[in-house]
Amino acid sequence: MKIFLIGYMGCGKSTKAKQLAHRLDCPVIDLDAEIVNKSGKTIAEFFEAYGESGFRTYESEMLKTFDYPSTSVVATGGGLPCFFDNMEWMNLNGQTVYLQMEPAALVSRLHNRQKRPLIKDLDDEQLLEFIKVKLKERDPFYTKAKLIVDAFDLDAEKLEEAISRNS
Ligand SMILES: Nc1ncnc2c1ncn2[C@@H]1O[C@H](COP(=O)(O)OP(=O)(O)O)[C@@H](O)[C@H]1O
Ligand SMILES: O=C(O)C1=C[C@@H](OP(=O)(O)O)[C@@H](O)[C@H](O)C1
Ligand SMILES: [Mg+2]
Repeated sequence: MKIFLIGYMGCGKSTKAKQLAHRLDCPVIDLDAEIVNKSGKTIAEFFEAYGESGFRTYESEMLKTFDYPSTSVVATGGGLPCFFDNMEWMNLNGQTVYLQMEPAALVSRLHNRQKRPLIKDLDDEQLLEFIKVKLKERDPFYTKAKLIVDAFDLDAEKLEEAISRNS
């Protein structure tokens, strides 16, 4: 089974994917890291060179063409479910889990913004407003996930239990 972790920047997809894969003794794939590997550019450099629309095209292709091991945990980028038919594709091809978190909690997680081009120039107050607006747009996509978990204070053991109850 492939487990796709989705949710807003800072909710802990990359961190939790590693911990969950460790618990399940299976490989972890972070699609942002795969984009960096394949393109030879950081996410910030990719946005700079090709813009957000170039990134979204590349990201969707990476999602759909990656040669996933039969059991794996996949960390997606925060925007991935909200473009093309990516959300439907993940629902057809695996278990989707939305790591849900309030905007204020997300701000407190997003200290290092330079790696995240969409928010790199925002201070805390601007970031809170930006996240509130963006989450409204993105929530209709995220909530198509088969499983929604509260990501605040979530440990990998609780996440594993929630997924096994839901599978
Ligand atoms: N359970 C947690 N408690 C506190 N901070 C966390 C937790 N999980 C992740 N973080 C921190 O929050 C930030 C964002 O985590 P990350 O896994 O990169 O999120 P995402 O991939 O969803 O953007 C990182 O600095 C990470 O160290
Ligand atoms: O939310 C987004 O649009 C993005 C989230 C990032 O991934 P994380 O959610 O892992 O930070 C990364 O894919 C890119 O900076 C765009
Ligand atoms: Mg990540």
